[in-house]
Amino acid sequence: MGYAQLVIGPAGSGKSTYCSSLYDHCQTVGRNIHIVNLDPAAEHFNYPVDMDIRELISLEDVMEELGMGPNGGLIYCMEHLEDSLDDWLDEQLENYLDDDYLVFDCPGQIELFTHVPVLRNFVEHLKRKNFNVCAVYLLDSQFITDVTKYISGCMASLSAMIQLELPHINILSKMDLVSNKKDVDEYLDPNAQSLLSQLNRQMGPRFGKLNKCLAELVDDYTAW
Ligand SMILES: Nc1nc2c(ncn2[C@@H]2O[C@H](COP(=O)(O)OP(=O)(O)OP(=O)(O)O)[C@@H](O)[C@H]2O)c(=O)[nH]1
Repeated sequence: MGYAQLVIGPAGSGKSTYCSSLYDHCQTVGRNIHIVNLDPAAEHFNYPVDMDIRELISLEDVMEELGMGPNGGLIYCMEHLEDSLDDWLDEQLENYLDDDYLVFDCPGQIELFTHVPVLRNFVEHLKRKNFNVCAVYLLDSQFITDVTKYISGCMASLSAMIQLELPHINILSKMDLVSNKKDVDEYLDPNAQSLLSQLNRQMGPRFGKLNKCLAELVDDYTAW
């Protein structure tokens, strides 16, 4: 059996930095991992790239040849990857041994892991190839010092978890930039009542019922 992490999260949340730090850490402790670039628009890497979607298709070529914009072009590239699972991906996977560990650095377009089925089908394919896959979801800690951003971050992460149906871990990135760690503390293990009163302070009374449902959902979900 092979092992894989799918590193996902919003644009700029720190996915590539996480992959690079994980690679350095594994080098230090003498473990071998292989990092795969799944972002057809990526340009620079701080880690050695073992497998690269840009060998299959690049966003630049799609935009130039098909006249597409960056977002439509990215979806096109990912759908092309989906169509190439049985040939391109399988060919690439043949280079790896049974107990190899692959880390997939994914693009940051949120729709890829919330409602477009591409990554889900990608994961299903890996599973059929006998890979044990988990999802690592990065969220910029700078965005959770406010209750509404926190709820929105949790909802996006929850949506990815439901879409991918994988063992799922949430990681708060860029903690070094949070000057007052206490601002984040209360969100690490929040309770519904406290979230609800913060939400109600910021929003009009007509959102009361919705706020209650969201606060209870996030209380149930949180595993930061
Ligand atoms: N201070 C600090 N900066 C970080 C950290 N992680 C990432 N960054 C910075 O945040 C920016 C975005 O990081 P990336 O790792 O490229 O984020 P990404 O999620 O891969 O970005 P996309 O692939 O464009 O979605 C870069 O300028 C990083 O140097 C962190 O832990 N601390």
